[in-house]
Amino acid sequence: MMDLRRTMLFIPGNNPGMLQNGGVFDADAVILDLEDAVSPQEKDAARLLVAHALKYVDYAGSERVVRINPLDTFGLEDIRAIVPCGPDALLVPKVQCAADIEAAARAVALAERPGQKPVNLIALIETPRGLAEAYAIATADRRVVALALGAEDYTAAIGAQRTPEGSEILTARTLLVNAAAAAGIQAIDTPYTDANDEAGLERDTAFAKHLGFRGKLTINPRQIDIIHRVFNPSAKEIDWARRVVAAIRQAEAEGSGVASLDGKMVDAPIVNRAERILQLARLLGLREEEGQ
Ligand SMILES: CC(C)(COP(=O)(O)OP(=O)(O)OC[C@H]1O[C@@H](n2cnc3c(N)ncnc32)[C@H](O)[C@@H]1OP(=O)(O)O)[C@@H](O)C(=O)NCCC(=O)NCCSC(=O)C[C@@](O)(CC(=O)O)C(=O)O
Ligand SMILES: [Mg+2]
Repeated sequence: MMDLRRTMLFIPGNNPGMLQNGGVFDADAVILDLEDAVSPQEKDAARLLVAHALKYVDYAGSERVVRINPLDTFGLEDIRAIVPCGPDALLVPKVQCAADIEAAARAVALAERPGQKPVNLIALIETPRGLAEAYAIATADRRVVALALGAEDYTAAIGAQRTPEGSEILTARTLLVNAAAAAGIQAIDTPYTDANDEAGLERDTAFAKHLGFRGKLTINPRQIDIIHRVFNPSAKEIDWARRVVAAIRQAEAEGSGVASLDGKMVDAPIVNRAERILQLARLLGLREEEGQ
């Protein structure tokens, strides 16, 4: 079963109003944030608010993720307080190497209550070393279900200028997608930080999908529909996928592993791509005529 993480909405952990309303936006995941959205003097209060939200707020089917602090600051305290409240996953920021994930996984195992659903980990790759070690991080523990890219911290660390078109993060994006794919887990793209630039968000998300990302970190509820629309298979994609599957079935019936569709070769990798599109469409309840 494919896990949907098209949108992962950051909600500042020190904002009771936003925490309370975070379930109404239909994000695939919410990320209750204890790290950069929260100043050091507010960390304790935010931890209590997030623990309370996990217990009492209905996030309406959104995966409930908590971004903890790095393990060398408040991260272990966060794990001890948050894990027993039953989040689905923790987003671990500034992960540098496999040992960081191993330490987080050990602390999570100690904090889980007996019988609790295992808490997954998502590694936020946002340092030069973290990017260099992305595959080792992705395979460090079975709890790791995705790698996410944090391009603001990353570009600051390498001394690059951020641009709307993102040429400065192309290498980081493709390395991260490759590491996640090699480990058989999802790649989630960096947030688009201008909440008012809808055209820019759409362009950036389409490019991320083109590169192989399965979803995007999200900072504002107004970004959700746009990102979903981009990641949802279009009617054209669903139609193409159906025709690919039909063509290969017919070829197989005739004893061949290769088919031709509109003059183009259809073989195993093309069929895999088509099957992924159809699986996603089924998961989203989309029929051909409904894809956008
Ligand atoms: C961006 C903005 C200020 C815009 O404000 P605006 O005022 O224009 O928002 P409006 O659209 O007008 O809000 C309309 C209504 O929606 C409510 N509402 C808004 N946002 C909501 C939300 N997120 N969750 C629930 N509710 C929300 C709002 O309360 C209002 O509700 P109401 O009053 O009832 O009508 C605001 O969205 C916001 O604070 N976002 C979260 C920012 C954040 O968490 N950043 C840290 C995480 S990223 C990060 O860390 C990445 C990285 O790791 C990457 C790297 O490293 O590269 C790093 O380090 O950078
Ligand atoms: Mg960051």
